[in-house]
Amino acid sequence: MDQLQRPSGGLGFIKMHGAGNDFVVIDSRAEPARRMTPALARALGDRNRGVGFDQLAEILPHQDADYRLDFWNADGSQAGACGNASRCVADLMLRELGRDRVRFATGRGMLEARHDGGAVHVNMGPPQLAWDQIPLAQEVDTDALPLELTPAAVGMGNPHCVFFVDDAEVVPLEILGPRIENHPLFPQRTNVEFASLTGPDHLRMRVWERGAGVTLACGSGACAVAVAAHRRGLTGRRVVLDLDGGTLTVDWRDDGVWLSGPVARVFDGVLSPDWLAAVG
Ligand SMILES: N[C@H](CCC[C@H](N)C(=O)O)C(=O)O
Repeated sequence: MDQLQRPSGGLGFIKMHGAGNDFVVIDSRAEPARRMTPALARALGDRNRGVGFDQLAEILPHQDADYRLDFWNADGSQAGACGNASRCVADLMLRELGRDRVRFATGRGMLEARHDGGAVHVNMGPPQLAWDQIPLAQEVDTDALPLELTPAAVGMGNPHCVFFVDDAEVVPLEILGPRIENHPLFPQRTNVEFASLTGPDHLRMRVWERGAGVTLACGSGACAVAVAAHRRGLTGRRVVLDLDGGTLTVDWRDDGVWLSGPVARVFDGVLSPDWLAAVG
């Protein structure tokens, strides 16, 4: 039975999901010197060779916050924000610290998360609505981009391009997603959302994520859709969004855009030393 025991010297991780947006969480607080690399993120993100994820979230120590979070896409690129992974890690940390509020540092600055009942709420900060903050390649009206179907651009610490359509269900995401993601208007590429109004303050949305492709949900994307919908006068400031993997709620308040929804801890695992050595 020896060979079925846990290998020592491996790398522990936690697999989680938030509304179907799936993550590998690695806790590097005790070993900040051993940092994630693009090659390791790509290998881990490969659903055949590694574990598979939409994003990897690495927890690191931080002087002025409870922790710091870095986000990696499955293609090995880094993301400045990830709403659902922020909610998942906040759930772990709120439990570990026995608190009802945590502050954490991300690429876009300091964020805050809270618990209540089953849901985890994260304040994703104020939206970026200026063209050069998102960023776009040229000065244009961010609420009406010069592209077919006149989408809106919203930054949530990462870029989003939001299309409002009659029926998000029938949009060929796999074809349109990569075209928009790599359009020259977005110098850092973009996440792409298609949304339709299904009731008062209720939206259906589907997502193509930069660096990850079609995903079942995207928290920052839900925030971007809610902000764009309110700017267009389609909804109020608090909306419910149905995504492929679950339902998220977004509330655009004075202190920032609050994202709420379910989180799930799926399993804890250990990457074997042999696998780690093989992927370099
Ligand atoms: N799933 C994430 C967003 C990942 C964004 C990433 N694909 C990027 O490159 O910006 C979320 O819940 O906000």
